[in-house]
Amino acid sequence: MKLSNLAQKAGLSINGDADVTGFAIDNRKVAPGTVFGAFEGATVNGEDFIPAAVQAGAVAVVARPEASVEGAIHIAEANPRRAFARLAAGFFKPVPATIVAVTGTNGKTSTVEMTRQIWRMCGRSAASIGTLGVTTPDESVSTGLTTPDIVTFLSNMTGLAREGVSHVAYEASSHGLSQFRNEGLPVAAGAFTNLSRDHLDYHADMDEYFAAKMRLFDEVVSEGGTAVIWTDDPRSDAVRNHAAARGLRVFAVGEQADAAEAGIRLLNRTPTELGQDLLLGHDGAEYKVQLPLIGAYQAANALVAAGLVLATADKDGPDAKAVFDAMARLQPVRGRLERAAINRAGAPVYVDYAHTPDALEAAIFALRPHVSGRLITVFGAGGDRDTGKRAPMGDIAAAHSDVAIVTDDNPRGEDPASIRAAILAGAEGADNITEVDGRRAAIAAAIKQAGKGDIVLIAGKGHEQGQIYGRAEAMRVHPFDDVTVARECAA
Ligand SMILES: CC(=O)N[C@H]1[C@@H](OP(=O)(O)OP(=O)(O)OC[C@H]2O[C@@H](n3ccc(=O)[nH]c3=O)[C@H](O)[C@@H]2O)O[C@H](CO)[C@@H](O)[C@@H]1O[C@H](C)C(=O)N[C@@H](C)C(=O)N[C@H](CCC(=O)O)C(=O)O
Ligand SMILES: Nc1ncnc2c1ncn2[C@@H]1O[C@H](COP(=O)(O)OP(=O)(O)OP(=O)(O)O)[C@@H](O)[C@H]1O
Ligand SMILES: N[C@H](CCC[C@H](N)C(=O)O)C(=O)O
Ligand SMILES: [Mg+2]
Repeated sequence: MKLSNLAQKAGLSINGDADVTGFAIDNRKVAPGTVFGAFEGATVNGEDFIPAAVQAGAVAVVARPEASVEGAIHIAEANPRRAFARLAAGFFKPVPATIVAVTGTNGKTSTVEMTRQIWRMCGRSAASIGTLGVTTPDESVSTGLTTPDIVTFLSNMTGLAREGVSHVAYEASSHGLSQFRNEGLPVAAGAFTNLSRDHLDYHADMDEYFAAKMRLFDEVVSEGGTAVIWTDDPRSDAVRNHAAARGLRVFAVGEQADAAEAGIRLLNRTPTELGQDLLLGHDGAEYKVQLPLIGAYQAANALVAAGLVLATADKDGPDAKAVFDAMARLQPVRGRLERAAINRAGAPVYVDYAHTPDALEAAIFALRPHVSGRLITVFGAGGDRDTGKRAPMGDIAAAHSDVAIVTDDNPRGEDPASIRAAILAGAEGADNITEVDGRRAAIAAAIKQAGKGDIVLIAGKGHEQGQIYGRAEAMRVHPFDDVTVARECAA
């Protein structure tokens, strides 16, 4: 493919031309004919690798104007990540016909997975991309990050299209959005789930974090696309403003969805033993859905997923009835309120991925209606991540559980004992919170003390398969799966 054609499609001006064979953001992946993206990173400056990339055969380098490029075409852009994404998007073709993206602090993975399931049940060939990896009709492949780098992202999309996948829902994390890791594609709809504290090690404050997420509506969703907005969050109105400024159609979902506008209104929600009964209003009609999943948060995610499917439906459907029927057949999402075991006393043990204060509260509240005895919560907080969320997590766990056990969750480069201490500091004065060194010991202690009517919640790691210790070269991943450990301890 000619570089000049790609540049023209991306609205970039270049001097000279070349045949392009691929794209890379890591010089070690450059082959002859590659366009190299040289970005200033959090740990190193990609511009330092430009000579090595040219040596390896890069024909062009997208980099800031002040970077020095010799022996290849310099595509000089003040925001090289954005320019690189646009250029690369012209190269990776075809892409699936219907692409939607989900952002928000919590619920992205669940929502993209439920969107995929609903599409599939409605007869579409669908895939999802996010924290659980790439999930297609046939398999699930882990990518390591929620939003892979832009080259992996675009080539995954092309790979999916070639396999015949027509519908893709992907997770747009704030890191991914701020680093332009998932763009350049026609995105028919974007969804917002909620905003609460997380990642303030990376974003300066909540407003900057929110602004990073809003780029989804400001720039990534295609012109004329739809914003599917969960209405029951304090930031929902601000999201509407972003959508309105872009002229996007709004599809509102939630208790506060306005019956007069497009959307799904949650009229009533009643927890049942194994799920919840939902009464929904949509397009002048009412629908009853028996959702086979527990917890207000899972209802919210399922509704946003249904919203994405309805908002992108065409003349061939799927129609509302098909979508709501599919909701009633949703399968649980791996590691999200997953019932892992039942101990000898008959107490169920749930594994959940809550790793923010808001998520922990949502997981606890989801289980509360099902507890007749005590709710025993085991949790921790990740090392080398936002430290400010630790104390609020301790506070919430102690305030809303009967017994809270603080333990370890990916200590990474930090001392596990000091992470636990920071969590405990948030629950000062509470006498129902203790710490247990080592996650297996903590899970064992919780399961051992659970009696009939009690429920154990193991929060923070969900689907994760390892416990991470150390950072950089010293990083080690010890195999660890909450579900397996829970089963072993319950046996
Ligand atoms: C803070 C952060 O998000 N970092 C990500 C980011 O790194 P960076 O751009 O800062 O890269 P860097 O390591 O400083 O290197 C700068 C540039 O030099 C290049 N390089 C580097 C070394 C070399 O030898 N040659 C070379 O060319 C790199 O490819 C890069 O382009 O881009 C890299 C490539 O895409 C990511 O691997 C890396 O994720 C790190 C490992 C990470 O842990 N990220 C987490 C925090 C993250 O992004 N998580 C979110 C999930 C959040 C959520 O769901 O709540 C996610 O979306 O996955
Ligand atoms: N709509 C929601 N409201 C509040 N909490 C939620 C919601 N959805 C999920 N959660 C909580 O967040 C946890 C993670 O959910 P999920 O993996 O779907 O979110 P995510 O946004 O993809 O997270 P990550 O940022 O790690 O990628 C769940 O296990 C649950 O505890
Ligand atoms: N996407 C999140 C996952 C956190 C999961 C939790 N187990 C932890 O390690 O903190 C992050 O990278 O911050
Ligand atoms: Mg996720």
